[in-house]
Amino acid sequence: MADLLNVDVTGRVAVLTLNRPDRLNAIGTATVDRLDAVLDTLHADRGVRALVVAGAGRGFSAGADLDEIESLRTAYEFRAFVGRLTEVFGRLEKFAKPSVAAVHGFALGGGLELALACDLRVAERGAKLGLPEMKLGVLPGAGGTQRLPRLVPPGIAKQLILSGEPIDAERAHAVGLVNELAEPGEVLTVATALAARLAAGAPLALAAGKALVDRSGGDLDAGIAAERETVAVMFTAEDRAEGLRAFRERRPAEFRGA
Ligand SMILES: CCCCCCCCCCCCC/C=C/C(=O)SCCNC(=O)CCNC(=O)[C@H](O)C(C)(C)COP(=O)(O)OP(=O)(O)OC[C@H]1O[C@@H](n2cnc3c(N)ncnc32)[C@H](O)[C@@H]1OP(=O)(O)O
Repeated sequence: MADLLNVDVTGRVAVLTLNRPDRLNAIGTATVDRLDAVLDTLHADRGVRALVVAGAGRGFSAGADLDEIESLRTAYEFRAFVGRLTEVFGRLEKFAKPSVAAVHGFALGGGLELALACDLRVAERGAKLGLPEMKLGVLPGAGGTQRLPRLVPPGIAKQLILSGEPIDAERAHAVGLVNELAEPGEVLTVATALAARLAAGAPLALAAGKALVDRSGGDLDAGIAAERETVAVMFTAEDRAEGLRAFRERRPAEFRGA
């Protein structure tokens, strides 16, 4: 069976490509199991500093695998299915290395929820992003109702979830769902270049920065305290000294994650 998720490492960036183009990269248990295993490998690979998640064929992903869902017989089985998607998407979101989703064609349902679990999103002009679960009589079940309103105004999130209708990449960019737009055929180039810029950062600072921003919806004083204590400890990091040295020597810093 062709690999459900191809991995290609170029420099400090690992490009993960959903590889079920015949099923429009529908995401089922086997795909998220593969993603989980790939994250184990990439976690251990100190040379990889950032990830890109992309899709082969006509689009990024048409969502959760409706064939697998139709094979489920009980609510408990369905809960396990949704729970596994949510578990692995959550692992990607909390992964120490930043991730960029490269969306072309469409990112729908669980496909958009996968892109929402990435730190940043690049989308090709004309791509469709949406949560059509309402049209199937259900709701997004892999984090969409919680992650989308953290990125876009709640009214926009409600419109996507309650109407089930997609928006195009240009609108998604205007409301903050997409970080950068790419011309048709260019999304992988733009997403990989963005990931490479992130990969130049200090690994400890990248991981801590992700975690601090992800908790920013909580209590302000507690968040500022967490930021202060994190930055204080980072003072002892070798990368902090390297950053200043590189500035003085007018050269790019070479951060080692120490
Ligand atoms: C049994 C259903 C119960 C409903 C429960 C579902 C919700 C579960 C909620 C919790 C699950 C976790 C959260 C995520 C949920 C989801 O993602 S649900 C799925 C959401 N996605 C969609 O609704 C999009 C479905 N696809 C489309 O709308 C269209 O395919 C398209 C993307 C607009 C492209 O259209 P077109 O160009 O006309 O191509 P098609 O002919 O439709 O598709 C080509 C083949 O690909 C198959 N396919 C498409 N999407 C999926 C999919 N999500 N899963 C499996 N297979 C898919 C499609 O059947 C075609 O196959 P063939 O007919 O064999 O050629």
